[in-house]
Amino acid sequence: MSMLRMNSDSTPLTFVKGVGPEKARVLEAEGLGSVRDLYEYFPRRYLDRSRLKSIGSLAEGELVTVVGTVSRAEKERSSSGKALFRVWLSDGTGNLVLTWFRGAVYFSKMVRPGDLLAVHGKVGFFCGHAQMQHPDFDRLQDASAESGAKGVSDADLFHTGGIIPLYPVTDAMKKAGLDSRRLRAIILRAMESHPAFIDEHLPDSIIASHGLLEINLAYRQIHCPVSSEMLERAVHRFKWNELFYAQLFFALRYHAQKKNNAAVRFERSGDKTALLYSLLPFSMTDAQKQAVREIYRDLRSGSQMNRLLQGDVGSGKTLVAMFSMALAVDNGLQAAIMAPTEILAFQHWLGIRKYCEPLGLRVGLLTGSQKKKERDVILSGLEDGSYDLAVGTHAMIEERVRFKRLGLIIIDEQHRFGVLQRKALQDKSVNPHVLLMTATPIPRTLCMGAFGDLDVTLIDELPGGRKAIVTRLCHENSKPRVLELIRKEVAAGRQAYIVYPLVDESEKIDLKAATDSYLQLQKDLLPELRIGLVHGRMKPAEKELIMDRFRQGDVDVLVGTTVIEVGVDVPNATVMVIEHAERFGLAQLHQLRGRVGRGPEQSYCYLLYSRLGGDAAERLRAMEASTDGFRLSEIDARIRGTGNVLGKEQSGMVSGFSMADLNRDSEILDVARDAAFRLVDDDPQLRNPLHRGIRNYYTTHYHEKFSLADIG
Ligand SMILES: Nc1ncnc2c1ncn2[C@@H]1O[C@H](COP(=O)(O)OP(=O)(O)OP(=O)(O)O)[C@@H](O)[C@H]1O
Repeated sequence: MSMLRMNSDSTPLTFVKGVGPEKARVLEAEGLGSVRDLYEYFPRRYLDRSRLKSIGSLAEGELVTVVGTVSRAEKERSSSGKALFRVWLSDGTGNLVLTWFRGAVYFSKMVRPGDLLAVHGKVGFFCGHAQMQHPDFDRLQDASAESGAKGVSDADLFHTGGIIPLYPVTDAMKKAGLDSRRLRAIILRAMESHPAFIDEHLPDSIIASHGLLEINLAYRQIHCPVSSEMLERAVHRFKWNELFYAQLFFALRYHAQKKNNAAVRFERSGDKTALLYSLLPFSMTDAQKQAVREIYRDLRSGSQMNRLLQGDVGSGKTLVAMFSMALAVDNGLQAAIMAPTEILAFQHWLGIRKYCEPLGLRVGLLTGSQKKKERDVILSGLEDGSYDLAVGTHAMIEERVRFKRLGLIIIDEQHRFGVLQRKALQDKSVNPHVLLMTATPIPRTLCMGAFGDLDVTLIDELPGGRKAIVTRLCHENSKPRVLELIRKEVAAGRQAYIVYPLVDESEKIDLKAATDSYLQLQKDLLPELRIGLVHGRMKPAEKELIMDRFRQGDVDVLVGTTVIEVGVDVPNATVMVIEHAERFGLAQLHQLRGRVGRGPEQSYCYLLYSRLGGDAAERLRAMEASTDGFRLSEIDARIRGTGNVLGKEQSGMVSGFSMADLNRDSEILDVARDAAFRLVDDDPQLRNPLHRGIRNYYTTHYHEKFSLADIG
């Protein structure tokens, strides 16, 4: 839990009254070797005794804390024969019955008659008796303890009222008699003997304008809150700290990037962009136009673009990417777009060729599986400049791929590439402009937390004329009805996908499920339809062939694994059936569903499940209730945690927080980000003496990630 590592000297624990050498040794072994460590050992939670009630005064439905002694504790059996554990708690004003239906055996070992418990929960009444089920509880005094805990008086425990911190206690601490109460006493003494111990690092101006608690007061209120309001302010101060410094890191990087990375100005808007615009068979959405405007502004600015283009599935990001590439060519430069899979790269290549070849542009495809001869032609074309655009997979970052004058790189599904892969592509030229694209919407706060140094463009509008996809959750027994709908849609000239989960392409059992289903559909279930199968273990050429047949309309139903998840764009497909939908993550489900609803026809998504429980039910219901990718990714972040939603590599900054939570603290994030960027606008190298505290703090904590020297 230790959160803020301070850089001044540490005072050993033996300077704290009540900590002898033995306890000091145990604490040190647990990472609490100094007074500073104690300051930073934050409570796990709090017991709000300011709302403490006596048992005699309890009312139905209220959420309260009650302190009492265990008079009876018994394991019983319910009428259905299940073990349950019942405890009678008395405080002189009445009895409260506590019941545990789950974990009866575990709890029966923890609670004994004579224990003094503080319990927190919702009050119910049964046959006139006050009850609580599965209460939170803390043992304030153990029945087996010798007469009270040494060094802490009862007065300290029960009569002060207020909010009581509960500290995390390890087994070793417990063995040495260092329970939560004891720690509390030690920490309080440490704070009393070493007040104003931590140097305030934020200037008065920030403290005052943001109404923050001074740092020592914040520590004091975290450990010994005088009221819930003060505790809230202390928590707010520490959240503010975390978010402010993380955003300061981004602000410094952002400024350094703008200052140091001069890039070619794309000054000319020439024929290619104009022609592309005139060739479009539809009109662009306002959001697409705005995105193109923002990107063009960067490309003309003279400093390197570093922009993240976010949009929901099917929002038309590729078109925006194409306009960026056309501007590069108008300015005599080449552009490259890298995608994570061959299917996606191939599809981009088809799409980009469709619009860009009529403009006279030559578009080369580079993938790992292509034939050497074909590849050599493209390699030399990119090197001598006869090819204008390159589309490919990570095969594009290989050493022998060279460009004559690469001015813009676009990375699709950027989170599927590592930092080094992105950099390798970037290194093929001097400061090329960079456009990152993501098809999985990232909630706003998470985006700021993880990509705070990027400019972000949002396409928050789908092309007009699209109907909302009808999503239904069905038990797998209803599959015949779903197949009937597929029949009807195919009869009307449309196509369908049936997707099987495949977490890992090497899982043969899953693969078998997809293959078996394909055979069964072909032979028995939909014998009159043309069924295709695609999965990750096929050779790229085989995959391409079948995808191509589906695209051409020569296959009615494509059975596949998640290789069709991202980017596949066949607007004529109107049915997506996801088998074992409970096994997919929310982002993946949304991506899969996004393969339909891409044309003007009504589309359907059927989520088939075999068993629904826990998070899976929540995920699938969320899918049924919403088609908004941003909303779904917020729900996903809440269910799985922000780090999981961003992926390992991108969650570095976000996972460092111990107090702030990007799902909940968006207001603080906005304000702290604004303060950090304003500070760096005024004082880009933090040289103002008033910012010395911030500079020191930053250097101690963030130096390794981005040194102030890099700002130069
Ligand atoms: N303004 C528009 N009006 C109508 N159709 C459009 C428009 N913009 C793009 N499209 C079409 O919408 C489909 C989706 O576009 P695109 O593939 O660029 O989406 P995307 O944002 O990359 O989606 P995904 O992330 O799901 O692959 C394509 O068939 C494209 O031709």
